[in-house]
Amino acid sequence: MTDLSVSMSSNAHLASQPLPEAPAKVTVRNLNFYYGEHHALKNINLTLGANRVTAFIGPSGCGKSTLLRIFNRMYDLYPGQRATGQLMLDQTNILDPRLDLNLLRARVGMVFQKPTPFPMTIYENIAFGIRLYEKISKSEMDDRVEKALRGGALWNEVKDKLNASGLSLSGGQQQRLCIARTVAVRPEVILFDEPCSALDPISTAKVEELIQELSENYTIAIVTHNMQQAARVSDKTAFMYLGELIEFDDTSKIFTSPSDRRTQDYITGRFG
Ligand SMILES: Nc1ncnc2c1ncn2[C@@H]1O[C@H](COP(=O)(O)OP(=O)(O)OP(=O)(O)O)[C@@H](O)[C@H]1O
Repeated sequence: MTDLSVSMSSNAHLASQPLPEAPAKVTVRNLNFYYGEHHALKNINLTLGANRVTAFIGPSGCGKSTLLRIFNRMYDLYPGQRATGQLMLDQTNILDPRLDLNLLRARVGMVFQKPTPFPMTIYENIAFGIRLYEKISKSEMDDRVEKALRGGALWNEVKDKLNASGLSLSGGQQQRLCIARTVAVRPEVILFDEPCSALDPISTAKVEELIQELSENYTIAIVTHNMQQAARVSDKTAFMYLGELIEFDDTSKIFTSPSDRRTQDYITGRFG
C-alpha cells in the first residue's frame, strides 16, 4: 500500500478546503485521439486552470503522454495520428489545421523526460530559442538570458560559465537549463512529461520546487508516475485509465477521498 498521507501533510496548499476555481486556460471538450486505427484517448473533457499545476497520473499506456502531446500538437510530426473534438487555448483552437505551429509551441512549451540541452553553450541554449521569435539587442539578450536562467533556478550555478557547453552540466542542471530554455520564450503553458524520472532525489526536489514557483506565472501540466510527486506539486489531478479520464479533481481530494474505485485502487498501489 502506498501511504500518501505523510508526504501530503507537509503540503501547505493541500488544505481540506476545495480550491477556488481558476479561470480556464486550456479547455478540452470531447477529445478523441487515434494512432491509425488505435483509439488511444476516449472522449476526454477537462480544463487546465490558469496558474494551476495539473498532474496526470495513471498506469502505463493509459494515454497520459498522448494527451500532453496534443496540447502543443506534437503529434502533427507523425503521419497517421489524429485528434477530434475541441481543444481551446484561451480563444485559440489548438486543433485548427491552419494554426501556426511555431507560434503554438512558443505559447505552449514542453520539457521532456530526459534533459535535452542543445550541443552549444549555456548562453546559446537560451538565446537560440529567443532569436527564433524576436530580434533584440545584445544587452537585451544578456538580460533575457539571465532572467531565464534565474527562472530555471540555475543562474547562481552557471553565471560564471555561460560560455561552457550545456552538455557539461550535471543531469539535474541540464534539466533546469531545459526549463530555463522553455521559460525564455515566455510561454503561457508549460508541459512537463515525467521531468524528474532521470534525476536523483536532490535534483528532483529542486525541479519540484521550481515547478511550484513557475505556477505563479504559468499554467502547468505534468505527467508523472510518481504519486508522491503529483501530491507534492499539483493543485489538480487527473487519473486516467485505458484512454479514459476516470476522475479529475483537487489533488487533495484525489489522494484522500477519490470518488472512483479505480482511482482508489491505483493510488493505493493495487494496480499499475
Ligand atoms: N506511436 C504510437 N503508435 C501507436 N500506438 C501508440 C503510440 N504511442 C502510444 N501508443 C499507444 O497509445 C496508448 C497510450 O500511450 P501513452 O504513451 O500515451 O501512455 P502513457 O500513459 O503515457 O504511458 P507511460 O506511462 O508508459 O508513458 C498505449 O496503448 C500505447 O501503446
